[in-house]
Amino acid sequence: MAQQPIDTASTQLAVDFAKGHGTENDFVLIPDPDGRLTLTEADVRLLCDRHAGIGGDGVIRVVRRSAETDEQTGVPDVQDAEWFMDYRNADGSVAQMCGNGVRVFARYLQRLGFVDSADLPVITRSGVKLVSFGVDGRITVDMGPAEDLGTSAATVRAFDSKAEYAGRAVSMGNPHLACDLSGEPAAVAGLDLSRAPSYDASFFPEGVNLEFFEQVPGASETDAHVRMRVYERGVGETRSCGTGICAVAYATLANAGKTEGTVIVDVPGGRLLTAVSPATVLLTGPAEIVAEGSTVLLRGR
Ligand SMILES: N[C@@H](CCC[C@H](N)C(=O)O)C(=O)O
Repeated sequence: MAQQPIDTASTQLAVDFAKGHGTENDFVLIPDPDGRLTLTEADVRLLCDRHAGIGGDGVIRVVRRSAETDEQTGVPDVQDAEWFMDYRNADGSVAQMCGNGVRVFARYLQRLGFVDSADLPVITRSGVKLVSFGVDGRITVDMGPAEDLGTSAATVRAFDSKAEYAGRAVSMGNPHLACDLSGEPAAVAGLDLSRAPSYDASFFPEGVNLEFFEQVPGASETDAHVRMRVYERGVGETRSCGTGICAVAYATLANAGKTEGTVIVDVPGGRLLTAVSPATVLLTGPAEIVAEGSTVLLRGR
C-alpha cells in the first residue's frame, strides 16, 4: 500500500492499485487507508483511460474514516463504519453513490483481510450503506429508499432516427431518469448510446444517469423482469449501473402501481436482483477483483 516517489527528481508518483468489476461496471481501486493521497481530476482521467491508463468506468479510493472524510461526506452519523468509498466517475467528477462500486469496494476490503463478519457498513457521500456477503459469493447492499422526483424526458438516437421518451426521475442518492420503452419494437437493443442522449438540464441541474428499459417477456420467479441499458453521467454507456438498476426496479413497480416487489434486471454485463419496498432497495449481485499492481500518477506538470 506504499505510495512513494519513484525518485526525487521524478514527476511520477507510484501508487498501488487493484482492478475490479461488478457485472462489468469496472473500477480502479486505489488503497489509501491513512488518507495520504489527493487524487486530482487528471489522475482519475488517466487511471480510467483504456489506452494510456489502466481503464475503468470510475476510480474508488479506499480510505479509513477520519475527520477529513467526515468533512468530505457531510454524513452526520457514521456510527461504527470504518471505511469510506471515495468514488469518482471516469471524467474526474465526484458522484454521491455507486451501487456496483460499493460491492467491489467491500470485496476488496474482504480480500485484504479487513472484514471479519458477514456485514460491512460503508460510508459513502450518500450515507452509510450496509453490505452483506452472501454464502453464494454474491453481495447484497442496502441502498436506502428510492426517492420519486416526478417525470421528465430524454431524447435518444436509434441509429437512423431519434425519439423522445418519458421517464420517471428517481434519486438513489444520485440522479436517474428511468425511461420505460416496453412496447417499442426492439427498443432497448436498437438505441445508439455512443453519443449522449439529451435531457432537461433545468430538471437535472447536476446532470443525470439515463436508463432505458423494457419488460422481458415470459414467466419470472420475481414480480418483474426487465432489461436495461444506461448512459452514465460522467462516463458514457456502461455495461451496468447499480444505482440505475435500483431506479429502474423502482420505476418498473411504480409504473404498475406497486410500491413493493422483487425485480430481476438484466444489463449487458450480467444480471442483478432487487427487492424494493418503501423503506429501501436491496441490490444483490457479483463483485470481482481481477488484478492488482502498481501504477504511476503524474505530478508537478
Ligand atoms: N456505476 C455506478 C454509478 C456511478 C455514478 C454515476 N455515474 C453518477 O454520476 O451518478 C453504479 O453502479 O451505481
